[in-house]
Amino acid sequence: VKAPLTGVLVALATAGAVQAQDNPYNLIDPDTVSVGSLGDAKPYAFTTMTGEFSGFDVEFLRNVLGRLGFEEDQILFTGQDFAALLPSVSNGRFDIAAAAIGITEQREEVVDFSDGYLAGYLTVLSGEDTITDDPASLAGKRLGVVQGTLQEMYAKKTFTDTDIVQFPDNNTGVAALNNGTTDAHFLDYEAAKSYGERYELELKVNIPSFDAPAGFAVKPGNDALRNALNEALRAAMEDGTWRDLYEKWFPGSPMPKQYLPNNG
Ligand SMILES: NC(=O)CC[C@H](NC[C@@]1(O)OC[C@@H](O)[C@@H](O)[C@@H]1O)C(=O)O
Repeated sequence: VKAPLTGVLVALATAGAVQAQDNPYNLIDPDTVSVGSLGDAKPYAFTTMTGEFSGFDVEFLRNVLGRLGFEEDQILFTGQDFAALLPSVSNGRFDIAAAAIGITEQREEVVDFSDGYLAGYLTVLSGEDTITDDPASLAGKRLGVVQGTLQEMYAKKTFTDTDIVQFPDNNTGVAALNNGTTDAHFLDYEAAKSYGERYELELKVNIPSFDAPAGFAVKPGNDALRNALNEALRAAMEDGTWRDLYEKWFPGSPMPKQYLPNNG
């Protein structure tokens, strides 16, 4: 009687171990990494003419996940409005969210974050000469922000004499800027540069956001994935991959030292 029972127990235990082996990062689907991102935040995260996701954050995450053994065709990117990204990770719609998402204590109540991998500026973009590099020139103006972003929080706290207009994404915000519905749009520096070149708009005010570097968002408590991402992103910084991707996607921009080999 004893032998068969033991045999069954051993089989179950082994099966259990194999199961854990199959999905060491607690992914929704063991063979796929499901990533929430943005389609309109070029050059951080955007979709190309052929619908491919690309950009610094996208390629950096692909490199990091490659170091964990995932092939590119195992990584599935889906675009969502920025405000939906963290709730979607928290409720198990995505394994990861990656889109220049600044790490803040408030957001860490909803998701866990990897270590930071990008620190830069929040930028006011406008085509109006009455808006200058002095934030006071925004008084009485209509300033567009994307819902849920640090720009929204900063503007509401700081630009108190300004009409803050909320948009679901940058595309609708910049369209409103171009059709005169707003006077300026508040977004990330590199995206402002990209939209600025495309629509002849100027970067008026650059506000450092180094206290909220971008991180990869994962489901609260998924330490196996978070720790693996941290180890791999540190390796990508140490071997110069981060630096090469930064130079590819942000040519000419000042480079934060903390992400370079031997910290710069
Ligand atoms: N993709 C978006 O629209 C994100 C907007 C905004 N990004 C801020 C930020 O993470 O952008 C990348 C770096 O410049 C960070 O320092 C910065 O906090 C946010 O996290 O709210």
